[in-house]
Amino acid sequence: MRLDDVRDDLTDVLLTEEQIHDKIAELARRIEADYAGRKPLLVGVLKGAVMVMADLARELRMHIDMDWMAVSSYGAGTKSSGVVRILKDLDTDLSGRDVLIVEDIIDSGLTLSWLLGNLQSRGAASVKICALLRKPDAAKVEVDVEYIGFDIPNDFVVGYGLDYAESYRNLRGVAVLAPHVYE
Ligand SMILES: O=P(O)(O)OC[C@H]1O[C@H](OP(=O)(O)OP(=O)(O)O)[C@H](O)[C@@H]1O
Ligand code: HPA
Ligand SMILES: [Mg+2]
Repeated sequence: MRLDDVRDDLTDVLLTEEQIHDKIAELARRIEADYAGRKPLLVGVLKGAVMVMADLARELRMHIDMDWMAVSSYGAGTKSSGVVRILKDLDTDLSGRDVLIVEDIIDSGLTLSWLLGNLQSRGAASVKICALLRKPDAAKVEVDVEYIGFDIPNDFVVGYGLDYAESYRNLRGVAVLAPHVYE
């Protein structure tokens, strides 16, 4: 779906498809250099991270493994409940692995700070984070992120994996959702 297809539901367009593509290529070059000679395990956080994972994984010119976790703290609303639930766990044993968590967004930081602790406790050699978006003004906990795409304002955004009540994930860009949609 294109931004124009749902233009009335959106206020500001924050990122176009091209801007996202260029940033993912930039992050991929850094990841290739940093993990040279190793085979990192990319852990995608369902469902929001599917688009970032799909594009980043294909952009990387190196061998990787991929696995998925599903955690949820937002449900159908626009605010984090702060309670993180594992809906689907990894299939992979993390002992000795270099783990790179792939996320769409760091909002309050609650999901990732919890996930980082959870994965670190499983014996990985390293656990780092790659997130496309971050809202610095929404942080409730600070999370140490190695690879970040864009800092964005503290508004509820949709697109490129990010949903409102499960819609808009298939939007190619990222935009602020108009309040009339959820108020
Ligand atoms: O920094 P936080 O405030 O914790 O928010 C970020 C998390 O919230 C969203 O996931 P959500 O729980 O909505 O599940 P989803 O990926 O299936 O949409 C998003 O994909 C991140 O995982
Ligand atoms: O701004 C957001 N939009 C959609 N999902 C989210 N999950 C955390 N923050 C957001
Ligand atoms: Mg998510």
